[in-house]
Amino acid sequence: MDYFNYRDGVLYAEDVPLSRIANEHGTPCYVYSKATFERHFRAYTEALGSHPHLICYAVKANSNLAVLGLLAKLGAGFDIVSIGELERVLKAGGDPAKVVFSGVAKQPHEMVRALDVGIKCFNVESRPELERLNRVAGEQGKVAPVSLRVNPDVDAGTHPYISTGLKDNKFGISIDEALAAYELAASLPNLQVKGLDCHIGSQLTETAPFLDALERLLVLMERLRERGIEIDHLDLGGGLGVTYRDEKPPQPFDYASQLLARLSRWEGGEALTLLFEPGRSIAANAGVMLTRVEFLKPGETKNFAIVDAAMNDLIRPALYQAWQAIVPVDTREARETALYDVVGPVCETGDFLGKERELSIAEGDLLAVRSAGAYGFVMASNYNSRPRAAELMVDGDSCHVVRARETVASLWAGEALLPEGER
Ligand SMILES: Cc1ncc(COP(=O)(O)O)c(C=O)c1O
Ligand SMILES: N[C@@H](CCCC[NH3+])C(=O)O
Repeated sequence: MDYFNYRDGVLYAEDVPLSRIANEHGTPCYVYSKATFERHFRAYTEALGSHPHLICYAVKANSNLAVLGLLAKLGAGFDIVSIGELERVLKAGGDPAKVVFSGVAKQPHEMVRALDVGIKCFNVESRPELERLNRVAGEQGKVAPVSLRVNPDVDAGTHPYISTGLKDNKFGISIDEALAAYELAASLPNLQVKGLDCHIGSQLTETAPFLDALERLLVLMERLRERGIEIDHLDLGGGLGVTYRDEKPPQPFDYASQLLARLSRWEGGEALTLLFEPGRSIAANAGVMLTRVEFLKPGETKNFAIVDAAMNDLIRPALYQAWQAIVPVDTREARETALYDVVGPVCETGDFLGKERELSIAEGDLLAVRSAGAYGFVMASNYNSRPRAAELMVDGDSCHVVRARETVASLWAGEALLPEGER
């Protein structure tokens, strides 16, 4: 459920018509709904109820400071994958003691900073990374809290580029080697084993793979127990899918109930703190991208709607053939209906936002690409020297610029011509 709805033929974000935002701030731009972020975050906390838990929002999905700030205020923790994300969380007022640090190659300087601010846990993804963290923590005179990210080899049934829990994927320590890796972690003087972590993929539309993974992790936890290695928290990662088109993913409530039911049958399960790292399920349907139709270009085999947003603004369709709804913002005037490929101005054949979409539009019309709050702006680039779009946050009947549109001049900040005579 989100707060983007039509009223009298015009699409609104909460109480603000999107046409007004486009007229005031230009296009392309990203528009987020504060109430939707809050609602999606609360769906997790309410689903877990009194079971000990921490929801660590996956910063990579949407790292806008305003988004992080509002989630921090709701008590969120954060899942980060770089020092850049850590600094954003701190800048937004996030609590470092609620931060978990994922990623396959954390650099020593990133470990130092994370130890310095006192994060909750490092999700370690390999044996060499354990050794590196032990060395860095020792040099800092600190003990690093660790979980091992275990790759349980379950098929999440998702797009191959966003599946992470199979043997073929680069992520995590294989479940067969996990026991030995935990023994290594427990033996290293500057590490303290805190948890067990897994993340099997993104945009999952069934609970079965999560439950399969849990089953395998529980077996591993039994083995660890036998060896005297106790786990304080179990981090099940993110991955819950959203509705882009007609998917019917489980809601956090269904997902959590099934996990809690299984855990209640496991000794100690009721006291085990659960961590989740949701990104997409909190952010995707809390945002849209607005774009204006530049030209309609009828062709012999295809009609093109050329819009002012491109693959550099929203790369998901080009990269994963992802389908996101594209809808007119103002439907009050009658238009002819036709099938269009909605494409951008970038010089690539793969520059499209949607293919074969039935749309009733004219030049100058405003379109909203829905479900764009996650992996939208964060994956934008300056390809073709295009400044990145503005980001706006609607809160009731007000709208705030939460990141200004880039200027052309800002694109060459940090670049230099070769000195005179060497050009
Ligand atoms: C380690 C980790 N945690 C959390 C997430 C967030 O996933 P999602 O946006 O699917 O919830 C990802 C991305 O897939 C990830 O790699
Ligand atoms: N960027 C991907 C999701 C990646 C998940 C991160 N591990 C998407 O847009 O669907």
